[in-house]
Amino acid sequence: MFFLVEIGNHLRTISHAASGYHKVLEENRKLYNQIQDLRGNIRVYCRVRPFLPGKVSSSSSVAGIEDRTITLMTSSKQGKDARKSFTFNRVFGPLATQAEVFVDMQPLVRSVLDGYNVCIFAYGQTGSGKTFTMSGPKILTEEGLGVNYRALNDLFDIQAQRRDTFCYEISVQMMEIYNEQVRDLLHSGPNKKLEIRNSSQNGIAVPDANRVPVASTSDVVDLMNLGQKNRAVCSTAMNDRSSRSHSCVTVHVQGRDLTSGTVLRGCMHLVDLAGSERVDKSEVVGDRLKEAQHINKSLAALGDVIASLAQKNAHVPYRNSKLTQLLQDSLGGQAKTLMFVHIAPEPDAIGESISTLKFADRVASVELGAAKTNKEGGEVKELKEQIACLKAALASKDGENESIRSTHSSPDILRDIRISHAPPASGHPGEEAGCLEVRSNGTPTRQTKPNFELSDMLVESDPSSWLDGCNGDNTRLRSSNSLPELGPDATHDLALYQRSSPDQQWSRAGSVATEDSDDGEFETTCSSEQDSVRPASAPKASVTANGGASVAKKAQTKSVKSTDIRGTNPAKRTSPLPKKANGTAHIPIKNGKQSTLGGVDGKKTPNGKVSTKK
Ligand SMILES: Nc1ncnc2c1ncn2[C@@H]1O[C@H](COP(=O)(O)OP(=O)(O)OP(=O)(O)O)[C@@H](O)[C@H]1O
Repeated sequence: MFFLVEIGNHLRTISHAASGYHKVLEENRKLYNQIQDLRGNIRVYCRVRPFLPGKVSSSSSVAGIEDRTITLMTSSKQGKDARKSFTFNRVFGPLATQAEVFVDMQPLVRSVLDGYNVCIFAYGQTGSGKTFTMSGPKILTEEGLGVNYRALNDLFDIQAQRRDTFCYEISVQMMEIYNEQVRDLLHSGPNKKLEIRNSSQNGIAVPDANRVPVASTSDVVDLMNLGQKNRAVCSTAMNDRSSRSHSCVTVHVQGRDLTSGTVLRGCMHLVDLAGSERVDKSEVVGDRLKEAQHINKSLAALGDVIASLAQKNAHVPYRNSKLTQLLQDSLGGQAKTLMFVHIAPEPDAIGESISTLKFADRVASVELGAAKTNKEGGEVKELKEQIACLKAALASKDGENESIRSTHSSPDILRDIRISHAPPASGHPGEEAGCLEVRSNGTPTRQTKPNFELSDMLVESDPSSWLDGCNGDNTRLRSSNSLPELGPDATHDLALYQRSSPDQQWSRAGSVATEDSDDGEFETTCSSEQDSVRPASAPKASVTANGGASVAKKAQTKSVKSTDIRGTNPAKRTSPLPKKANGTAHIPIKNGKQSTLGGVDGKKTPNGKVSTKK
């Protein structure tokens, strides 16, 4: 009896020590992650897939997994050389559940609500479990839900918890890069080729991809289903549901602090990369071979970018592939970035697994610098909105006057208002709007001072209009709106415009970015997030050689034309999703052309593999 009590006490002590040990491990990992965050390292998580049903083998290439270390075993080598260990932020074994995997990255995901840009990307050879981690298994169950669903659900939960202090708007884009072309996965009807643009406000973005407001889990499930349906997938010898493209779910979050008015803008890329593969092993030919070559080439470009960043090179070759262009902000910017590397346990995958882990090791050494929030004080946000609205209205007015001038010869009735970006003489916020240059009788006279004070106009602004849109009303992304017509008294009309509905605050006028250009403030400030609804026909703002923004001739757009900017054509705005009772989850659809495929020669992949044309 005494003996049993002794054993019982002993076991209790051991279990206590074990739980203490796990606590210490947990603490250590948290501290390690904090240090990494401070240094801005890309976090690297590793996940080992279990053997597939029916293919269970007695030997695995994975010899051991500890909290942060994975050891691979090469059966063809002997002794010390046979074992290779790699250490990352976290290593998940084959038994790790989707929930366990997500919990670890939850704080990172949540930081998007605090205005950080976040990027999570899944990397690994084909069939190693990338899509499983990001989306889930083919037949989805609640336990099987991948990072994409869990991340969005988590954001909704926090959104609800913070309802009294923050007003959030969450919207989603889904794209894929297939054969070096960016395609919208949330389209209905023919797909079109999209451009990756660089805007000073949104960073790297694909403004023409449909952007759908989401408010609930069911919205997300509907969207993901649509996206998955549209994704390029095929069966290869290595995976019966192999992704032939890189897919990217981009979550845009905008939050307004209801007390201070501060606006936070975060963006999260959830990227499921196409699998790196040896073309001989995957037995692909024809179009499939071409796809594999594109995949390998873009992964090689990713490897080159990582190598440049790791070596802190002055030039980083982001432009070598669409993938690296899309991820530019996350890899080289101020984002929080996490790479999920996937390992297949089959002994014949050891070569790819070692290359994958070596690549991951290099990624882990990249220091991006501490992430920064995209925060805008309430006043700054309002001023920016006012400035952009004024510019838009002036552009519209300018267009009207141009047409009047062309039909009337009397100089007395001409009053041409132009915007110029003279450097501000003082820190007065009104000067941020640029000086107003008034030309009477067609003679240009430059004014060094604005001819009306911005603060006068701000009086008319109605901040509640922004909040209106936060009360669960996501209609502005889908409803059709036009800028008000400007009457003879432009100032009066501007005031009216400022008091207009929230929908109008989302409208965007007088701007179109040229490809690869930095959109600058002029393009992005009038409304919060209108890029997604801007058609190519929107009027252009050009920046003059001296840095002053002038309204290009093409922008002789009457305010009526601004309606186009919102895409009023009902055919272009049909929602592929069933209309919800609460009015959420509608897609402003735009039609486009079917993208075409193009071939390129193979290239070395980051795994060191070479794809060649057969
Ligand atoms: N952790 C896991 N637990 C159970 N099954 C898994 C796990 N990871 C992957 N699988 C299964 O392995 C198979 C291949 O996974 P998946 O399609 O996610 O690979 P992939 O890396 O995305 O491949 P590809 O690059 O070809 O698209 C699928 O049947 C998937 O359900």
